[in-house]
This record gives sequence, C-alpha cells and structure tokens, in this order.
Amino acid sequence: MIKVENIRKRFGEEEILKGITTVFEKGKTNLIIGQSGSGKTVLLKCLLGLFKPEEGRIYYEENAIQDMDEEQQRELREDIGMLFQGGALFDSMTIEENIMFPLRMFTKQRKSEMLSRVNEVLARVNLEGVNKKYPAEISGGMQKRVSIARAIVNNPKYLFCDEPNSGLDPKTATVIDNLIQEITHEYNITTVVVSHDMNSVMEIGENIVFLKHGKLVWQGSNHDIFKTDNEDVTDFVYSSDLFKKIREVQLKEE
Ligand SMILES: Nc1ncnc2c1ncn2[C@@H]1O[C@H](COP(=O)(O)OP(=O)(O)OP(=O)(O)O)[C@@H](O)[C@H]1O
Repeated sequence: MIKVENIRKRFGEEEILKGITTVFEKGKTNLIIGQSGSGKTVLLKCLLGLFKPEEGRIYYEENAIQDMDEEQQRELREDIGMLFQGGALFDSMTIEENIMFPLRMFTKQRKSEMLSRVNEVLARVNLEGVNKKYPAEISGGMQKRVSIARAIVNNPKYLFCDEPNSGLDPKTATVIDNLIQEITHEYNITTVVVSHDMNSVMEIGENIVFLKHGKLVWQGSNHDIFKTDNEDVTDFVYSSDLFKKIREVQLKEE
C-alpha cells in the first residue's frame, strides 16, 4: 500500500500537483489517468522519490519516504520494480543480461542462482528460450514482456509502469495489461500504472485515480467509471466513439 497525503509540487511559478491525497492499494492494479499534462508522470516521479514535493507526505506502508535515511531509501529501491515507457532495455545486452541487471545491482547471488531466477521469470512471461537474443531481435510485445520479467526479477513489493502499452497494437497491449494484472494478484504487490489508454482502464482499472490540472477529481473502479456523472470523467471516457456506444447500450439496459 502506498498512501499519499496532500502532496503539492511546483516548478517555478506553476503548481503542477495541487494537494493530492489518495491510497494505492496492495494486490490491485492502481491506475493514474487523465489528459496529457494533468500531472500523472509528475505524481509517479514523486512516488518514486525522483521529485520532492514541497508539501505533503508519501508513505510506503507506514514509512514516510520523507523520513527515510539513505540506507532506508536504498532498501526501498530494492523493493521497487519499474516498467519504463518504451521498455528501456539495454540494446547491447542479451535478454538474459538485461534481466540479470537488477540482480547484479542489488544481490550477491552466484551466477547459477541468477540464471535460474532469470529462467523462472522468463517462463512467467511466457518467453522461454530467448536468453541469448538481443532486444532488436524480438518483437515490441516480446520486449515489453522482457521488461516485465526484469521488473519482477527481484521480487518487488511495488511495481510502477509508465504507459506500459504505448506503441503496441491493441491485441498485444491487452496481453501486456493482463500480464501486469495477473502478476499483481499472484505476488500480491502494489502496482501503479500511468496510462491514458481507455482499453487499459476497462481491462485492469481496479482502482483508478483521475487527475485534472494537478487535482484528483475522481477515484473509483472500472465498474464505477461508467456510472459516474462527473463531467470531467465522462468527457475523458466518451471522447472515444466506441465508449460512447457502450454507454448508450448500458443506459438502455438499465
Ligand atoms: N521537470 C519539469 N520541469 C518543469 N515542468 C515540468 C517538469 N516535468 C513536468 N513538468 C510540467 O508538469 C506538467 C504535467 O506534466 P506530466 O508529465 O506529469 O503530464 P502527464 O499527465 O504525465 O502528461 P502525458 O500524458 O502527456 O505524459 C506539464 O505542464 C509539464 O510541462
């Protein structure tokens, strides 16, 4: 669980996050959504400790990151898996070396132990046997799965995903979304996904935090989102014709 209490972040004169309070729940896929520029990435970077809010507090379980010393922050980093936009694999390393990277950084495991863990996570993302390939030799969807394998290799308690399915076709995007959700449930971790993709909202939005101009204007699940009459949310959801039609059908059925 990650708890955010009244955080404010400004750059120069401009206040980007205007007092956000929320909880990202354990064992759930928590989505941060909103229009471009609403502050999603800034909030994610605050959660990760990459930006320091001027006000407010962020708790990982009961521990505020503001109170952590360097050693505690290092321990927290070990518990965090990160899936970057675009995958961010190292092109000059094989898939195996890419996935092993966090293990080399954070553990003192022997090579054989690391290799066996690499094979375990590759199997989890249904990608056995690609160990010796380079990122350029596999498809975009496979690269994303390798990135997920790397993000979970160290058994994180928290998983952060920044636009995990950008650049993927809709079918592959759904596979990636579902994989993120399955892993979240299986390992009972706190997952936070930044997205502006309505399909992701539908598929995996168990707890959705909706931002507008740096404020949290709505929070709920993918079931609630079709019932709300909050105009900011409906404008966002029904900017897509497909979802407009789904809404019409739902309203007729009720
Ligand atoms: N390092 C920075 N310095 C100054 N301004 C910043 C910085 N990072 C973000 N901003 C500003 O904060 C605002 C919110 O940006 P943010 O990247 O969080 O939006 P977003 O909701 O993630 O948008 P998108 O969906 O386009 O990625 C923008 O106006 C942006 O210019």
